[in-house]
Amino acid sequence: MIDALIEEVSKRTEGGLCVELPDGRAIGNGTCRVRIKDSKAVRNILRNPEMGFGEAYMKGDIEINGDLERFLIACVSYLKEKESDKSFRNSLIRNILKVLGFLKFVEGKEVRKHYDLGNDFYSLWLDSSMTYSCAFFSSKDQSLEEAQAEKRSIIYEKLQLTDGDKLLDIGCGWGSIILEVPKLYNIQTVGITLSKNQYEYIKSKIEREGLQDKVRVYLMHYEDLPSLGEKFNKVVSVGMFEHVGKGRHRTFFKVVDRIMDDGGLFLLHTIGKVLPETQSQWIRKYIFPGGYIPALTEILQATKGLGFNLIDIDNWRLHYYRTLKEWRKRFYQHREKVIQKYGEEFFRMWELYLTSSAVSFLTASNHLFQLLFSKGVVNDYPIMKRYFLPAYEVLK
Ligand SMILES: C[S@@+](CC[C@H](N)C(=O)[O-])C[C@H]1O[C@@H](n2cnc3c(N)ncnc32)[C@H](O)[C@@H]1O
Repeated sequence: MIDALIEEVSKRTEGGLCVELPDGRAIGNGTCRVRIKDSKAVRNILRNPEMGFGEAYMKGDIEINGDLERFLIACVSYLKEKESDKSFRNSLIRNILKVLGFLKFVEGKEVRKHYDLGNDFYSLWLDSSMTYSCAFFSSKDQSLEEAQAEKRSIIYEKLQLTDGDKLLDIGCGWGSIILEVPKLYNIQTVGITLSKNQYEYIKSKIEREGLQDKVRVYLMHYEDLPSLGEKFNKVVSVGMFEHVGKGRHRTFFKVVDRIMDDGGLFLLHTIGKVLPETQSQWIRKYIFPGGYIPALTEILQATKGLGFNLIDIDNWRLHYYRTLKEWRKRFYQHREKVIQKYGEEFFRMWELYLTSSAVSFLTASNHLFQLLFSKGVVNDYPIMKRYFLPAYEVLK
């Protein structure tokens, strides 16, 4: 049976595969060489190809002597055709937890597990603004720092930031937006995060930069936002919606609806699928427990009957491909440090996460949507984009 599976993936691999099995047998004579060292790995891959491969790769039971990205592109093409969606069962479990009132607690733990790995870890491979979301590249030689700054400036422009606005950032990360905006405009900003490390990092930056009167940060779940008793005319959420979870998107929009002023603008920046599709089980188990990549149709459906009016949509899919490649390049540069602190298995897990995510954007399994909504119908927004999407060459 493994022969048939290898043949399927090999057909889809540029240059073909040559797979060496634990019993010494070699299948295929392609240029991408794969060595499976453990027979248990073979059994697990046959049972569940995506999870079996991911776990074996992390443990070092599989070596790819060639290009991991090229191999994963072939795997995606194979899995797209074969895999069934298990997300329904998971969403059922989450909904039971929600009814029991445990969900916020579970979500907090899930989110902290990822973001509280250590600010030192993230600073090794994120840009200096510590932005952990898709950047916008407008030229080939742009640095990651510049591309992240350009992304932020596009967001400010879309939100039509003006002196006197009040801006909320839901899932503010290490605060790149809430800390920058008051330096550019006379605007008060508020950010929320579930990560203690991020919260403390922002707190100390607020003090160091003397921004106490302009910036506030809360360690808070988005569902608790109404308890602030405040309204905002500009709201942004970048790379957080992926944590909301299947069946919870409407709850999220209801909260945003409640805390927004009429006539305000809300920019939602999220990874998405065009239509509901298979989710990666390996990513959900090892990288983003509880995460769910929403489909565009699910996002829009979740706003039904609320006050949101869709103004604009962008898809920055290949910009995320390039962002992930930049992160991975930096991550590789710190290989020894990461292994020393977190171990070889952790390194391989993150290598696979960064590479498979890049491949997911390259192969259009995932997209990056920016949706701009007004609260109520607003007609005085610009109707021309200021940029043309750069060619694929820029984003490779
Ligand atoms: C991928 S990071 C993006 C951070 C930042 N927006 C950026 O672009 O760099 C996701 C952020 O969402 C936050 N988050 C996830 N679930 C949340 C929730 N239920 N309530 C509030 N924040 C949440 C995390 O703590 C983290 O700060």
